[in-house]
This record gives sequence, C-alpha cells and structure tokens, in this order.
Amino acid sequence: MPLLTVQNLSKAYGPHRVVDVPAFALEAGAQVALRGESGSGKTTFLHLIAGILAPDAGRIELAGREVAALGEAARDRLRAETIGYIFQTFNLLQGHTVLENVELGMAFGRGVDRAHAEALLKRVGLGDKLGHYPRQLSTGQQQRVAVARALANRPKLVLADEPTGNLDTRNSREALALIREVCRENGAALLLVSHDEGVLGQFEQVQDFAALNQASVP
Ligand SMILES: Nc1ncnc2c1ncn2[C@@H]1O[C@H](COP(=O)(O)OP(=O)(O)OP(=O)(O)O)[C@@H](O)[C@H]1O
Repeated sequence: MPLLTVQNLSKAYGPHRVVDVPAFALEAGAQVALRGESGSGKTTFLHLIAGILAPDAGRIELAGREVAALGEAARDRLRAETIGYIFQTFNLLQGHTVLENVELGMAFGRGVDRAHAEALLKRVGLGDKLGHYPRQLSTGQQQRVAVARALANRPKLVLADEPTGNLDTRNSREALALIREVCRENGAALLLVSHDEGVLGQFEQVQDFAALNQASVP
C-alpha cells in the first residue's frame, strides 16, 4: 500500500481552480521530484497534503488512514507525526536558537527528544551551532536547520518546496544531496517540488506536475 494516496483533490482561490489532481501516489521510502513552472500550483498541492490548507474536495490517505475521516485533533497529530516540511524560506523562528527550533517542532509531534534533536543537528553539520540564533547563520546553515527540523518527529514523509531555491549552485547541490541522504537514513520518503532542472536532474523519479494537475492555472 502506498504511503500517500491522493484522489480527485481540488482547491480554488476564488474563481480560479489551481489544483485538480485526479490521482497521485507515493510509495514508502520513495524519492520523487515534481517539475512545475512558477505559479503552477505546486506549493498549494504540498500545502494540501500537509494540511496547511484544506481542500475543496478530494481524498488524502496517509499511512493507511483517510485524513478527512479523522477529527481535527487526530488529523493534526497524524500529520505532525507523519510529515516533515522544508519551506523555501525555511520559516525558522528568529527568536529561538537552532536547538530550540528543532525541539519546538517536536513539541507538536512525538514530544521533545533533546538527544535526537542534537543528533540530527550534528548529522547536518551544526553540532557546534546549537545555541546560535538563525540570523547568526549563513543561508546554507539555516537551510540545514530546516532539514533537521523536518526530520525531528521521525516522519515517514518529507515534503520539500524548492528547498534549495535560496542557495547558490554549489550549496544547492550539496544541500540536496544531504536532504536525500538524511531522508534515506531516517526511512522517510521525499516529495520535492521544483522548477530548477539542476535540482530535478539529481532525481531518478521526476514527474511533470502539469501532467498530474488538470487545473488550468490562470
Ligand atoms: N492565498 C492565495 N489566494 C489567491 N491566490 C493564490 C493564493 N495562493 C496562491 N495563489 C495563486 O495560485 C496559483 C498557484 O500558486 P502556488 O503558490 O501553488 O504555485 P507554485 O507552483 O508553488 O509557484 P511558485 O513556484 O512560484 O511558488 C498562483 O496563480 C497564485 O497566484
């Protein structure tokens, strides 16, 4: 059974339908990149899967459970425990240290596990930066905090929205390799969206979002 199954998922902003995905599935442990132009609805699609946005219609099954069938609290818990999210702009909390940023993500999921947070931060090369604040880090280092945070709750699925869009080519290549390695090491599937052929070219499995999405984006 796939880890994630999407059926007839749709979302409109006012009169504009931006997502209309009849079918999409992702196997446990898979690493898939979705190729899509800017404005094609990729972010909206990931937000629907992550529960950041509610769909107008459709069905999402995650780890064998249909999310709409769950109550709000159970749905939030399932998502917090199953999904990690890497945002393009990282979304780190500026008033909190590197370690606190990772631990705060855990507080909404399986509970704070300092040893695991520290191990993840060491794994991404930030073992000596635990007490630093995001503004004291380079962009690439901030991105690595976001990677550690995404994996903090031992998710089965990591969603990544143009995660290297703010990095230069060399850093982007290294960052992507790191994301793929830590997902693999932690048994998480990876669903990444990008328009960057340099990023997409590093994936064996690439799907065109335009072929999945039947919505005619304005
Ligand atoms: N909250 C919103 N209200 C109204 N329209 C929105 C909203 N969010 C996104 N849109 C519109 O929906 C379309 C898809 O946006 P989305 O962010 O999902 O695309 P994207 O493929 O991720 O683009 P990008 O790569 O530039 O982030 C765009 O036309 C955008 O202007």
